Amino acid sequence: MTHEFPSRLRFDDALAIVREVGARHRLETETVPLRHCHGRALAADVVAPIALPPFDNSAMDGFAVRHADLAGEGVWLALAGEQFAGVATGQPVATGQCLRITTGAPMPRGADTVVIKEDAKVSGDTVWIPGGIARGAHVRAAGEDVTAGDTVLHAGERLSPARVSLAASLGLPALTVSRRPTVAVFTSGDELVEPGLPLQPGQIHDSNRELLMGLLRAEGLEPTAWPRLPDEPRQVEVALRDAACAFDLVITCGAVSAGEKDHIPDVLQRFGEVHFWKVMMKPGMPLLFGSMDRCRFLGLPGNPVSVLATWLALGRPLVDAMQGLEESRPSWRARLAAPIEKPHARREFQRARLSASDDGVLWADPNPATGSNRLRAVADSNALIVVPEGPQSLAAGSAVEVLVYA
Ligand SMILES: Nc1nc2c(c(=O)[nH]1)N[C@H]1C(S)=C(S)[C@@H](COP(=O)(O)OP(=O)(O)OC[C@H]3O[C@@H](n4cnc5c(N)ncnc54)[C@H](O)[C@@H]3O)O[C@H]1N2
Ligand code: MOO
Repeated sequence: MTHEFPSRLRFDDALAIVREVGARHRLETETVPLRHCHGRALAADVVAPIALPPFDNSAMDGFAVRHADLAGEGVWLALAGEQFAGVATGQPVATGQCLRITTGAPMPRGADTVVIKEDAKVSGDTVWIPGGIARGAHVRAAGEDVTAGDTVLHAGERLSPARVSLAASLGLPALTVSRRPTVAVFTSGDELVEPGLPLQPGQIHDSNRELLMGLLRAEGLEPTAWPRLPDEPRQVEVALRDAACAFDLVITCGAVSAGEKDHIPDVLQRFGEVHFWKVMMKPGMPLLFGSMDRCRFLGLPGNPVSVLATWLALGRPLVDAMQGLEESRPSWRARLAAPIEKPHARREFQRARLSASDDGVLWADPNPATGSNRLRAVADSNALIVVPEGPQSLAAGSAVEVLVYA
């Protein structure tokens, strides 16, 4: 194979290419009802059409009073009626009066303070209000949270439940978001057998499919698993070309390294375009990235830990860029619970268990398993420690970047 694409590139260079290609293939936007917005990329700023709260209202159940009526020791006020949440009656509070009020009810004209029920004493048509009540107590002011005209959400942000709920409170029934990428998932290899079927000598169960499907679903995507690819070049070619004209993203795992049966880079080069092949990372070195027909193409290495590391470190930035997500994901740093020695030049991703100590320090305890086939160590861990390029000798207690995955 001729190599007119970058190979063995630095991780940061690979990340830059992934982001650039993803952004160049931004998915179109659509305006969809709120319930379909969760987890998606907002594509247009949201300007508040109304204030929040929309009107002054009571924060507690009790009595709406005029603060000027209150006296040092306490005072009896005439109970003139009630203002419950839901309908503004328009009944004002005149001097010497109070109104019964509930949480969320509009403040009656004339009243500026709410006295909670537990502090007051009702006797017939009068209410005893103790002294020492602050002016404005338990009143939620119109616009204290949001002023009409505020830009409350920004294009490029991820729509968390709280953000969708904020849009709902502003009365917006729908938001403009990026379409989510459609994803086809392939596993490949003659040695792979469906879980549930017995293993013949030389076979293993396909575990990457579940790993990938779960990782993709955790991003809110709805991947489609295709039948497993055999190590047969014609069948690989037909299946990948079929998927490439129907999906936004095709993800394969396995068959991207140097073996005689590693056909995928060849198919991508013949029928598409390779953006890069092989990244200076461990695990995940043979990672292949390209475009074919209408899809972006990620060829993940077959080892399960390589699948995890390449997806977290480069796959997620790709789907973020395709959706125009500009808000960076939360980044975490932790202290090493044990030293790490790394002699090689590649950026390394090491499995670790994160836990917070009582004094508020986040610790990353590296798992001693190193083989990129060792899935149990992935299941026992919840994060990948990012060990920077070049030989590293990191003492226990050193601060490191971690990618949290569980
Ligand atoms: N001579 C070289 N050999 C290898 C190199 C290299 O550069 N030169 N790279 C090594 C590295 S690093 C990795 S990672 C693997 C990646 O190889 P492939 O992506 O081509 O993957 P396969 O050979 O198909 O599989 C690797 C490994 O993973 C197992 N596998 C594959 N798919 C699944 C699945 N769906 N579920 C569970 N396990 C799976 C497969 O049986 C192999 O054991 O290559 C090294 N070799
Ligand atoms: O890079 Mo391979 O992915 O080390 O296992």
